[in-house]
Amino acid sequence: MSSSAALQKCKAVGFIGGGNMAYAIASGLLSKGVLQPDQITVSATRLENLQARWAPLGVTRTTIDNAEVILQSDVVFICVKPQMFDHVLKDLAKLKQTFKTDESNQKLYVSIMAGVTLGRLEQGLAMFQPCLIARAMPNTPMQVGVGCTVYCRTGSDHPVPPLYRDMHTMFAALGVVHEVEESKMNAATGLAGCGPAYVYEFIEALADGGVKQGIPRDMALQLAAQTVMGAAKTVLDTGKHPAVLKDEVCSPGGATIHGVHALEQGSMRGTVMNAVESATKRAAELS
Ligand SMILES: NC(=O)C1=CN([C@@H]2O[C@H](COP(=O)(O)OP(=O)(O)OC[C@H]3O[C@@H](n4cnc5c(N)ncnc54)[C@H](O)[C@@H]3O)[C@@H](O)[C@H]2O)C=CC1
Ligand SMILES: O=C(O)[C@@H]1CCC=N1
Repeated sequence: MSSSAALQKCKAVGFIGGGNMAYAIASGLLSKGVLQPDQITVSATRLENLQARWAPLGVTRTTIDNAEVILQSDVVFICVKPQMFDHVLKDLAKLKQTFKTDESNQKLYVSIMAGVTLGRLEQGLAMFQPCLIARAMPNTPMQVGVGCTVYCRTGSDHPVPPLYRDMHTMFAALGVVHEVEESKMNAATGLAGCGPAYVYEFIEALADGGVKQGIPRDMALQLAAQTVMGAAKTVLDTGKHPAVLKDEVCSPGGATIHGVHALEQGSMRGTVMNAVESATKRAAELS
């Protein structure tokens, strides 16, 4: 049975802003079989770029008209930069006179814009009420099915409306997903939303270190990426604390502890914590 059967109410999904993160979500959902290409409508500012990127996925409903995305979709992911949200709303204002909805056919709007609060979303999307609104923070590894998403939503209806459950199903198909209080969203952004960039930097640096010691570039990159993936999988699969696993690698007087000492001298852990803190603060500013 295709996993798309698990979607209860959502027949069509739209992406306003068909850039990197929209592509990561859509390509992940398509490769998992949760969605089919003809269920997707996507918009951006330049049609040619949009078509060039999305046609290879089989997605042909591409447009520069954001209103079309709304009209075609049950679930609308808002995937523009936070600074572009006002432009999108101005664009959608033309729907004000004609858009009609009621409790029975309301849509779900899922913003993935860093920092933009549920309050701001409710205010901006007032013309589409009654509607469901969620604020989510996914990350790009969703494109390979190993992502993280945290989200919060408006209302606390029981049972949970089917479109929220469909959203949860979509995110869960692409990795781990947690519903959280809105107060945790910026921190989750600083950790998991931005985190892949920190890890890519680490992988690049690990590979550079190997190249400096004479390992060919391709092999160094493969060894670095596989080492990070293997270490991450070991943490997740064994449930052991990373410090315990680190101790298992460090032979007394051996090579690893010399490397660990060099990392400590470079304040590696403090630097990573500072990165999460800086990104969290910046996410809050973006609201
Ligand atoms: N890139 C990432 O790792 C993550 C990004 N996000 C959030 O996702 C959102 C998008 O980020 P990216 O995909 O990285 O950016 P991006 O720059 O790759 O994509 C943005 C897209 O929006 C389109 N766009 C700009 N103005 C528009 C308008 N008025 N109407 C319709 N489309 C418009 C652009 O043409 C572009 O395709 C941001 O709000 C960001 O905070 C969230 C989680 C992770
Ligand atoms: O850099 C940003 O603002 C976005 C949010 C999380 C990842 N990219």
